[in-house]
Amino acid sequence: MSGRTTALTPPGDAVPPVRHPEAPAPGETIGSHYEHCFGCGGGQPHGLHLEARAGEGVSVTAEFRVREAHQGAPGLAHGGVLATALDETLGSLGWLLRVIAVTGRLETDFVRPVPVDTVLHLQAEALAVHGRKIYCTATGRIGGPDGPVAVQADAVFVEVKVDHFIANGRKQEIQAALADPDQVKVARAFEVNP
Ligand SMILES: CCCCCCCCCCCCCCCC(=O)SCCNC(=O)CCNC(=O)[C@H](O)C(C)(C)COP(=O)(O)OP(=O)(O)OC[C@H]1O[C@@H](n2cnc3c(N)ncnc32)[C@H](O)[C@@H]1OP(=O)(O)O
Repeated sequence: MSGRTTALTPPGDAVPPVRHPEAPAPGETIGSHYEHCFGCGGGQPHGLHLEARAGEGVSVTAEFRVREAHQGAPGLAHGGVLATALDETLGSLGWLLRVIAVTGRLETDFVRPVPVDTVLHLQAEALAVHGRKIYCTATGRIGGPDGPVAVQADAVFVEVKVDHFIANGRKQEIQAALADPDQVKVARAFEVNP
């Protein structure tokens, strides 16, 4: 046993999340963090191509249309793909907090099946921060932004520095990312702008 706490409930001394003063304004689109990201990158033909928008406070919204390439059972979205959509939407919250954070724990409830061609209306919100941990929650609704919940997730994201990716990513992609001034500028700005 490591002694590490992986509970999804924030500890008593957690603090409310604070929207960064330079966060995108409510309604503004949050760009992709990486061209080849399966969740948000434009360079992945079968990716989800999520385009998140900043909401009020520390929240985001996004839409995802389920494609044939996303099936698990005939005509239905694969659960892992739906979890990815929630994960990606939750990951966008880092842009409002202006931190780079990765998923530590993601607990997903699959409430309703989601047919191919359905638009999943996603909403994510940061609830609390404790040290490097960000406690957050997300829903995916069908039939409209106020429609019934089809999937729901609670998560803990953990703040990391750019070095997390440099130390762990495959060399060829890291080198390409480091050679892209826009990619480096965005990532480093998050580090020096607490
Ligand atoms: C050049 C490149 C440019 C890059 C440009 C930027 C790219 C911007 C990318 C954004 C991407 C988003 C995309 C979507 C979201 C993903 O899909 S992210 C990918 C999936 N996630 C991962 O790969 C994470 C893998 N896990 C890890 O690397 C490590 O376990 C972690 C999560 C970083 C934690 O390790 P660590 O840094 O050693 O932290 P550690 O000291 O163990 O724990 C710190 C705290 O977090 C808590 N914690 C740790 N793990 C967990 C857990 N699983 N559950 C709950 N709490 C936990 C600990 O209990 C501890 O709490 P306290 O003791 O402080 O109270």
